[in-house]
Amino acid sequence: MALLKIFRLNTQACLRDDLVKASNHKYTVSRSIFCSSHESSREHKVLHQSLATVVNNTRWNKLRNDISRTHTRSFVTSTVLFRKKVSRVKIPEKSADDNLSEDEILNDPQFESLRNQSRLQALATGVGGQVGVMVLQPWVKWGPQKRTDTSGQLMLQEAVALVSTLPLVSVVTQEVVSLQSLGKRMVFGSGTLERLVNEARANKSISCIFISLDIMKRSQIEELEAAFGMRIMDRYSVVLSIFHQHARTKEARLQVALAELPYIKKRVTYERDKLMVAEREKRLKAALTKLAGIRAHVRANRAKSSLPTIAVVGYTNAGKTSLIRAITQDSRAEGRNQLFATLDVTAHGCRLPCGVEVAFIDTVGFIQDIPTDLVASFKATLEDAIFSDVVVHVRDVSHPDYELQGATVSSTLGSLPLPSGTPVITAANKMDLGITRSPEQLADAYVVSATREEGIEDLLMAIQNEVLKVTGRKLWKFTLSTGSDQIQWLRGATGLVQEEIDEANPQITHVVAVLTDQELAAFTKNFEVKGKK
Ligand SMILES: Nc1nc2c(ncn2[C@@H]2O[C@H](COP(=O)(O)OP(=O)(O)OP(=O)(O)O)[C@@H](O)[C@H]2O)c(=O)[nH]1
Ligand SMILES: [Mg+2]
Repeated sequence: MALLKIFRLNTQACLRDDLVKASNHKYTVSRSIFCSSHESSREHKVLHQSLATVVNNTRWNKLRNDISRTHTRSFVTSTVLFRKKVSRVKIPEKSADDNLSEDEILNDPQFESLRNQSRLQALATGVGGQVGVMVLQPWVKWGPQKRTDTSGQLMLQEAVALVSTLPLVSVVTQEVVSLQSLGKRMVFGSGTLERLVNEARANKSISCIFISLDIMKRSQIEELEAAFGMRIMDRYSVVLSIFHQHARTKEARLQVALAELPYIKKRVTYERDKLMVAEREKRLKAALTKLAGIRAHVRANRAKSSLPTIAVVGYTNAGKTSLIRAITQDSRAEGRNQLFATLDVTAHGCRLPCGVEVAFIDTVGFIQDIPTDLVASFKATLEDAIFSDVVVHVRDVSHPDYELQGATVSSTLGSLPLPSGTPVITAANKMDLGITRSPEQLADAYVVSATREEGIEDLLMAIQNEVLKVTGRKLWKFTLSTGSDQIQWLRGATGLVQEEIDEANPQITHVVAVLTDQELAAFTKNFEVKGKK
């Protein structure tokens, strides 16, 4: 006769059912335990059903020790032990909730509790009122892990700017903390940690510690939270909180929801929670694919209407949105002194000096030291944006980290399937704040100020040249009869760059037109006129 131990994870009633089932099958139940109570869901039910199973006696002894501690602990242990025994939990392939709307997926109340456990939302929404933060920038002083491309102070400044972007967050203290190496269990050496803990605890305004490392292990966070007695955040969680705050469109919200999953995944231990995360990932990806389908359609239409597009990319806060505003005068493009102010890809139309209509595409900014998972969730829209005729890379020329920021953007762009041969024009922005680079270093860049609208004309001419080149258009000069059909036709085709009635002979007009080879062929065939390039 097999001995049966039953563990129940949802309700006492279910445990009772298990006992009845076991006795029907003539099992001797040596122990039954009700571990924790949870809302039932489809995944939960499947998992819970599978968890009532047989465990041999040696395991049971070990398990009993663990169970005598806390419920949570016993739950984790039992899940681990059971995993080998339980046949793989299968979630039914199809169910009614596969037809959930995007809003229903986003506002899944069951997932909300997992997010709350990871406490991602709290900083974004300022739950609990004002949050005073101690910002710590770990910095390896020497050895192979020492970074030579930036300085501890600059990294600290960025970390402060990052966390200050969140509403209701104020930076109380900030410090570059020297380390001997990265990868320590508690990040800092014991003496340093003790000093920091004392400082944080002594200051009543501090309620959160932001350690500016890309992503920390769950165990590190737990131990540090225990040491400080306060909440610990890493760069991933801060950036995610900002994303939450700034996501406006459904697509951006879905992407942010996807971006938080790797983070939550690292922080859950229960099998059923992991399943919930996997299920959500599937749903979000499906919803995004559906939207991507719509976007592909829009992109195809854009291509058909032959509206040239210019993607504006760059490090966060470099001035992408401000530059688009300066060029297009579109008041919808409003720069803000916040990191990741723009999360949605938006298009802003304008006419180039030659009269050709184009769309400038604003994009999400890049930043160093965040896990690729975060950027990856935005790849779909970024890919769409950079599938453009020309890319303008906006860089902050007043920033001491000009090189590093540029390299971060280039490497992220490198990981995207930028069609080969797409021209990239560099706009070195914020020149009014002072130029940190030598003229040689800026030889290939157009130095501008978006807010003062300086240098914009030269940049625009460069953009125009590339747009004309890429789209196979050329400027043509014609001398035509004033008010003639030819002029009408040219106006209708792509727009005339210039129309000048001859001063000596008002019967004739000198025009400059932008034409593709096909348009030129059609024009010359219709009207038998010859133009000059
Ligand atoms: N002094 C000065 N400030 C600028 C210039 N261009 C932009 N800024 C400021 O820089 C900040 C960021 O500008 P945005 O245009 O929002 O930058 P962005 O690159 O779109 O930023 P994200 O969307 O957050 O990635 C704003 O406060 C702008 O006013 C400039 O040429 N000179
Ligand atoms: Mg922007």
